[in-house]
Amino acid sequence: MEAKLLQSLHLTTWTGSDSVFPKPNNSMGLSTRFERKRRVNMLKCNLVQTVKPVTGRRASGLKVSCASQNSPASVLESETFTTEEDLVLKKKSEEIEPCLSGRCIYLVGMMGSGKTTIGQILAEVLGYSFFDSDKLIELSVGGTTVADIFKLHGEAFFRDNETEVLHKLSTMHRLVISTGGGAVVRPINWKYMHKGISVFIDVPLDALAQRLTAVGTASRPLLHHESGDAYTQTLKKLSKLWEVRSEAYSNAQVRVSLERIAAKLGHGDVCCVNPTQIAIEALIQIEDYLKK
Ligand SMILES: Nc1ncnc2c1ncn2[C@@H]1O[C@H](COP(=O)(O)OP(=O)(O)O)[C@@H](O)[C@H]1O
Ligand SMILES: O=C(O)C1=C[C@@H](OP(=O)(O)O)[C@@H](O)[C@H](O)C1
Repeated sequence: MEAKLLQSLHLTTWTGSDSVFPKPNNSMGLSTRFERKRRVNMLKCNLVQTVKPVTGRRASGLKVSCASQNSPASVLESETFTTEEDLVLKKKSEEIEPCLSGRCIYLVGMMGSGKTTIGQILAEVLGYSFFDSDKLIELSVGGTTVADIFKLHGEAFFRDNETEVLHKLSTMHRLVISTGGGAVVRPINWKYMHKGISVFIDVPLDALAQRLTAVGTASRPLLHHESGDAYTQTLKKLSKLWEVRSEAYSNAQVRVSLERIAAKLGHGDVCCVNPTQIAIEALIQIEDYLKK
């Protein structure tokens, strides 16, 4: 399926996701399943010409500790994981997967909201393939980075390619797609995304600014700033984008609010909510939507 998509995008590069799901050391069932999927991905990988992975994301455990405002987003690189949460996630995904009938899941949300991080986890547990639309755009423009596409060709050119990628993806099944933060602004993109289930990851702007300041904004041209305090500048730019886009995000069929998850879990701060917890909430909300 991936090969077909890449061919249709005139790409020969494998872009399947690296596994990011924690490997529980006390659960043979999970390890076996993920190991099998990893092997299948490697097999597929041999069917197309491998150039590079879609992201540099690691394959081992994900856990966010209750980080202070200034902790870098790299706290995600911790080796620990919560087996109980992994099992809840697995159970939920097994319940929901048949109800999806192969429909794709489109993750939408502001830059840094965790679409890629959560998307990889959801793809892994659902047995779906993961695609990052930005990576597909980069590949379709000969491997040029998003930042360079903006610089060399301008935003309109990037958006045209984004629409084309979403169009192609809309003909596929069993994919989790991390869309770019601005994909929601073009109504035509919704026509494509509504072929599947769209999920808005709603993260407060100050938490986003915190994360994006920690990882740097070089790869996100719309957040580029020459001078001033990085956090303040990033928050300012995010706020401007939010003013224009907030309404468009509400087109998503499902909303996953980090504030709501934090409240449910009794955390005072959304920074305490880890990607597994967000993935579980996404599945719960998708289930509710499917019941309607
Ligand atoms: N729940 C979370 N808590 C803290 N940091 C996170 C969380 N989810 C993602 N991140 C971090 O935020 C940054 C942006 O995440 P990413 O998944 O790339 O977002 P997007 O794809 O929406 O732009 C990354 O550095 C990632 O590690
Ligand atoms: O919000 C936006 O307009 C953009 C978000 C980026 O994707 P992420 O949301 O994955 O950072 C990328 O598509 C591009 O830099 C533009």
